[in-house]
Amino acid sequence: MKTSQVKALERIYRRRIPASQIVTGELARYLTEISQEIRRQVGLIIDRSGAVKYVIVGDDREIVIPDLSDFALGRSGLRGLRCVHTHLQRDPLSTDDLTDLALLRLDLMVAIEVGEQGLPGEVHYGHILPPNRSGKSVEVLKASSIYELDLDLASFLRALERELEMKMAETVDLSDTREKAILISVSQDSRRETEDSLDELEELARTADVVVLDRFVQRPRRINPKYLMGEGKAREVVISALQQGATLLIFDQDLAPSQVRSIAALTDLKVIDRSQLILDIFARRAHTRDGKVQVELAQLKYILPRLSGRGIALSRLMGGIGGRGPGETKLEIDRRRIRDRINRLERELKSLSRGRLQRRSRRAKAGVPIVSIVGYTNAGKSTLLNALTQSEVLTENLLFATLDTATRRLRFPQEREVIITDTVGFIRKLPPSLLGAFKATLEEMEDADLLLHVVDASNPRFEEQVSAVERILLDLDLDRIPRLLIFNKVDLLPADEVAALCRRFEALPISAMDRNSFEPLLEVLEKRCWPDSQRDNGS
Ligand SMILES: Nc1nc2c(ncn2[C@@H]2O[C@H](COP(=O)(O)OP(=O)(O)OP(=O)(O)O)[C@@H](O)[C@H]2O)c(=O)[nH]1
Ligand SMILES: [Mg+2]
Repeated sequence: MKTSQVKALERIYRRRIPASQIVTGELARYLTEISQEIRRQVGLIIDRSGAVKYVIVGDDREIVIPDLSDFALGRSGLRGLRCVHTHLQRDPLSTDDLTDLALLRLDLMVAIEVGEQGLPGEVHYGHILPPNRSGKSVEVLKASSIYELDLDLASFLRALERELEMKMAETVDLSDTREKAILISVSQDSRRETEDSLDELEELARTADVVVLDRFVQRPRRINPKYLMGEGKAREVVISALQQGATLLIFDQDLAPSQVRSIAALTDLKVIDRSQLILDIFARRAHTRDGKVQVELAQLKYILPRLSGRGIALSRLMGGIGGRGPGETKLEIDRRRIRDRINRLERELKSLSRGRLQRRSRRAKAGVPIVSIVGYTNAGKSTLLNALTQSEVLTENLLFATLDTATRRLRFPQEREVIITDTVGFIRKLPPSLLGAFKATLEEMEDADLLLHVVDASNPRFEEQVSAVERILLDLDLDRIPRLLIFNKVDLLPADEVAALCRRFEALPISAMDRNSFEPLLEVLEKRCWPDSQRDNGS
């Protein structure tokens, strides 16, 4: 381009378009003339006040819109920016134009044809549609020339925003500031497994205080390594998510760092995966110093490999849900500082772990048997500990109510006692980094003389949960410790079913809510802990 042409383009930044017009006839002509001269598309990004934010020069077929994530979406989900650009041929809006419109949530996408002698010709313009039954995301219109374009932009946008907000209000509460998520699963597992896992992801989201708007399942024959799903599908999902007013995409599968980056490049929606969601829940729920250190460590280790170069805004990675990143870490943190912090936390963890070791060895010396309660999250482990030992460990109908080990004494007659510890719940696809991070907490289990594997027998998927727990015990090398299978929540099942289940799995039935159901369990506990002595039935 000649200097004079560059200058001519730069001068456009000084212009201001009246709020009622998409673009003035005069400016349109200015654009088409330059376009004609340089044989390239020219585009403008214009805000609601009529100020020109970007002047973009493309090639003869397309323009590339710069990153607009600094311009936040409004309440209606529009970005408050329109794109007006030239088309050298007599072409309607291209697929890319329409995808940009929908993905970037522009007010309008406008293409002005460069007509004869560089005069403005036909105008094609598209706008976003509210969610509708046809599934269409955009509407495209046309005028024979910019002078024929009879549209008061300000009132058109007001009406469009009103309609978008009204439609959105049917499904989401716009005053609700919680994150709104779309769940996505791309998997080659069976349909049933995929759905089960998504149900659990939905529970996790609920635990993290996230509203779930919708879910997408794709079961491709081949996994696309770049976006996990196919590129077209990825666009489609993002567009629909935006249309529904989502703020967050949660993948049920773990995303490789490069996948997070590719998907995040499509949209400024936050993108997280199952592990990150679990980490986030852990971060909110850890209360002890030990727990906090372990979670922050896991979060930092998760983030580190995802921090390659620029590209993806750190805030979006660190943010987790609702902007709660690990500890004090903020935007300006770089990789080196993260590494330093990891080292510091690891040292702290070691010293915390030494303290634990001392406590443990003291206990071991005292010769008191140790029983650890393990099991899937929400099985009722803490409720059982509380009921057995009359204590008040937090219980909740949420996943991962317990993160920190709680240790209590259970007294038996004849001045005998056992130490019972409650532990963090297990879950399938537990992120390996977390398992590692919780090793310190899980160490407690290594000393156990007996593991009480508590199962929520009322859960339709209890069998899978049992095997998930057993697999994790195996991974932790804890399968050598004797185990007792306890079927909990039997108050929710018919008695004959309970009897049959317990026979089949050689399990003991209890209801942690009902102390009267503990007799058989206590009897077995006593026998296992003191095999040599007779149970004292009196006093
Ligand atoms: N109906 C019924 N509900 C129970 C029983 N035991 C526990 N619950 C409920 O199950 C939910 C989970 O109980 P928790 O004791 O928090 O479960 P947990 O295994 O410690 O869970 P995490 O710490 O999250 O891994 C709570 O809402 C309890 O009230 C039972 O025997 N019967
Ligand atoms: Mg618990």
